[in-house]
Amino acid sequence: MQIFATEQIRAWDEYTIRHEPIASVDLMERAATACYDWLLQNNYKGKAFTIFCGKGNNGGDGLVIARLLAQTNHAVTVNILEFGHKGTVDFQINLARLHNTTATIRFVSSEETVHPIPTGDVVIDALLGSGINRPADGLTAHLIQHINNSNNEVIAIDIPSGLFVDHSSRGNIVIKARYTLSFQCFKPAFLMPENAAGIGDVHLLNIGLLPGFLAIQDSPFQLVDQQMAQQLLQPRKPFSHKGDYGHAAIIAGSYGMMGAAVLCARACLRSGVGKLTCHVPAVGYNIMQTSVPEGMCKTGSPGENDNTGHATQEMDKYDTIGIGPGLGPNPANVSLLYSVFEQNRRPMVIDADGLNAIAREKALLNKIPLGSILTPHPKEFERLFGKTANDYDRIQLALQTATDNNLYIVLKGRYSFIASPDGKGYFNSTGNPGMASGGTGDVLTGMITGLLAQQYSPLHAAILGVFLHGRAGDLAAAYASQPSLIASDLVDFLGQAYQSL
Ligand SMILES: NC(=O)C1=CN([C@@H]2O[C@H](COP(=O)(O)OP(=O)(O)OC[C@H]3O[C@@H](n4cnc5c(N)ncnc54)[C@H](O)[C@@H]3O)[C@@H](O)[C@H]2O)[C@H](O)CC1
Ligand SMILES: [K+]
Repeated sequence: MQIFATEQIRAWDEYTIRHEPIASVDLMERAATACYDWLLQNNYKGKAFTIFCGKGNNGGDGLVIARLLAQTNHAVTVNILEFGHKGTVDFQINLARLHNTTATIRFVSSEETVHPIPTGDVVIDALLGSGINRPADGLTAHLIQHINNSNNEVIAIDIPSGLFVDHSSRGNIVIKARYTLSFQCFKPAFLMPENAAGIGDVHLLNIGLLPGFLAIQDSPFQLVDQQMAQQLLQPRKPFSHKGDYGHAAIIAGSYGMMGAAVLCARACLRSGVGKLTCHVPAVGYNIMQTSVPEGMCKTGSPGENDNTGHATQEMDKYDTIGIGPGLGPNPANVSLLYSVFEQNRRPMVIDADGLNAIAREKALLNKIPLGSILTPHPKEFERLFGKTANDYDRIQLALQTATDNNLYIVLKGRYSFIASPDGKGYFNSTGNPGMASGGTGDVLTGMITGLLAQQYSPLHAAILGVFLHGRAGDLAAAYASQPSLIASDLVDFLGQAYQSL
């Protein structure tokens, strides 16, 4: 599913108005009715509402919602932010219609005319939507502050007022919504952690924008959804054998962090790889052979760095390598990476302390095999590529870095972001906060390594890997709750995640 910027959404509106065809005021009616229906379906029937409207079409949505609520015997008070102009045509049409209902209508033209919000009223925020063209200030900012300071529950229409869709709103005053009811598709703003307090839980409402538009409008950002993941999944051939599914290696583990290697190895096997060899330090040999009997095991020669070394002979025989989980801050990791990069030029997966070694020895960056997949969390990303002022800039930096170095960057988070060297970006749609638990990153590294070894392209391995990883997390959370979710659950539910495709 495409993720559109404001102008593209506006173009989608226009396309629908022209080709359905439908009058813009009727499209507004359809959008606002979808919001009204959501309210009734989510236990807001019978509540009292205080609705704040600007004079653009976001405000128009608010007026339609007010009318539909008033016509079904709800107590409704509408506060219209008065700027002296009449407002958009569709706003005016709906203001006239609202006058024929029981709704109380007030115009707010100064801070003195702002009324307290009755306790228990549900607040509908329809002040500003996607048409915002400057940070909220003056009376608009005062009203937003007034709403945020109340203890009332706030439901934002389309976009929390004051929030920009396509770039950072850091430092601006923004509505803090419990729910955001938005139309048709995700907006970039909904995928940025910095906006979490403003957007609350986002519910996308289908308002019947014509799908034909999708065929003519490209977007730099896509949402990784069920449909995309299903299309990528390669079915297994009946007469196949383990050789058909690749031979992966993982280079992982250190004293006290062998669990990361075990999780990575189990996830790699569960992802469907044909064969796996685990390169671990001698201190972890028994642990690996006991915990992961399906994996072969190689250790560094005894005595080498006190048994903490990893074997690095014959690295070129593997279809792909995943390196990093549990390596620890060992200075020997730098020479380990140089050795591996020299021997195997196929795309590989680099995570955790593998990334931290590159952050320490930047010369390694241009030794990485082209097409490799880096899987940093935000802190690791910052160590590697520097601080950014906000989430939007971090996304752009990831895209630029991916392009400059011909790498794939999986920026892990609530909506993990995949930056591709061709400049396109993919936000994952699966997963939940229960996955914020030690070891889940090691599992992801194993999964992507396993998919890469099965000849998925680096992009498809990254996309399918993050989707299945999050899907396994959602299945695990449904079974054992988010707080109790642990990394091993992701491995255990990976099979069901595959079955869900
Ligand atoms: N397909 C859809 O998503 C549909 C969305 N709808 C709604 O339409 C709005 C967008 O309406 P628009 O008139 O373009 O702009 P807004 O109502 O968001 O903006 C109001 C108006 O306010 C002025 N303005 C901009 N920034 C500020 C500011 N910081 N302070 C004060 N005033 C400001 C500017 O002049 C704007 O024109 C969308 O969000 C949906 O709610 C349609 O209803 C149906 C289809
Ligand atoms: K709004």
